[in-house]
Amino acid sequence: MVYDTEKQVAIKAAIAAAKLCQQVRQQEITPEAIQKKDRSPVTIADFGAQALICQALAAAFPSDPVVGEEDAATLRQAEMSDQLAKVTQYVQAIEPTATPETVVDWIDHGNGQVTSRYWTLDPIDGTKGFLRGDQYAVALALIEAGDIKVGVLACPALEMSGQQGVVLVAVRGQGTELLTMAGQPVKSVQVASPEDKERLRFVESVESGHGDQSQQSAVAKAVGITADSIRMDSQAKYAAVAMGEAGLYLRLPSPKSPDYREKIWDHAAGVLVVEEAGGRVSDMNGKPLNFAQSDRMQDNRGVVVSNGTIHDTVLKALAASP
Ligand SMILES: Nc1ncnc2c1ncn2[C@@H]1O[C@H](COP(=O)(O)OS(=O)(=O)O)[C@@H](OP(=O)(O)O)[C@H]1O
Ligand SMILES: [Mg+2]
Ligand SMILES: [Mg+2]
Ligand SMILES: [Mg+2]
Repeated sequence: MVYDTEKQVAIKAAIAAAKLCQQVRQQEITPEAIQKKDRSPVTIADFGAQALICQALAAAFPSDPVVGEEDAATLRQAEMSDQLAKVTQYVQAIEPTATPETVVDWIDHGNGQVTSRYWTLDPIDGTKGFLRGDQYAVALALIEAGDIKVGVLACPALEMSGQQGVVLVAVRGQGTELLTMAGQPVKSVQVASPEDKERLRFVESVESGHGDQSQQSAVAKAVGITADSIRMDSQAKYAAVAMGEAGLYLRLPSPKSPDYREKIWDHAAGVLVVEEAGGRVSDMNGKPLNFAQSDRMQDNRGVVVSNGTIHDTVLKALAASP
């Protein structure tokens, strides 16, 4: 099958990173939140997960750039040596060759640029959820000529379809598969059908500043979804739509940050996993999300993720909403 090597390497790396995250959550009483320049949090688990995945990608596909969320500039500072030692210790438990020097170099392998073929990585999507003890995801995708070809979404804290921890894998044209946290295939997954009224619920962010919750609930009502939203951190929301547990995920521009542009690593893996499960993803104007340009989706506004059948109705309701 095409992209089989990429798929296998991506699954193995994402699962290793997800295990590291679980170990940090078990062993640290409260994982320390380090503040980034934009005042958002990052933890030793984000750094460790990015190190492991970048190391695996660099070994298997040395000429592929990786566009990752994190970089090691802060960790390289002398006053961060305790944190770097901790990151190294967690990485070593999975990759015994790790040293503080290789760990920062592996993390910075994720400083690549968007080009004709690249990987994009969110080592922990939903860091706030991770810190709160809620949902988070490890998200990895391969993009060629702007088209997502492989996507892996590991959600260690998600309980769905009888699974404790959900790993979804999609290859363009080959469907979406559910795996256990040990990497064992369980079944292929599909979005909810329009008759399945009970599952046509909608999901949105926990953080109110990441969307427009009043417009989101108005649009959901306008398309006949009467139940309250399910609020969930991270791309676990894409997993809920792909597995048919929700019919709609709305992420409309927040009035608090109207100039915010969505980042490619917050969406790439989730988009393919939903599309290959039969769903649809676009921005709020119906435009496809642009993964060909840069790490920010400059020309897209908002994100609409659905089971497909309700997509046009949602876009119409959005166009009509003030
Ligand atoms: N203003 C604004 N608007 C939209 N999105 C933003 C904004 N600020 C941050 N972010 C990104 O949100 C990512 C977290 O995703 P979610 O919103 O789905 O989860 S959460 O409920 O807020 O935790 C989060 O990803 P991580 O940093 O990987 O956690 C950010 O990239
Ligand atoms: Mg993210
Ligand atoms: Mg992140
Ligand atoms: Mg972040």
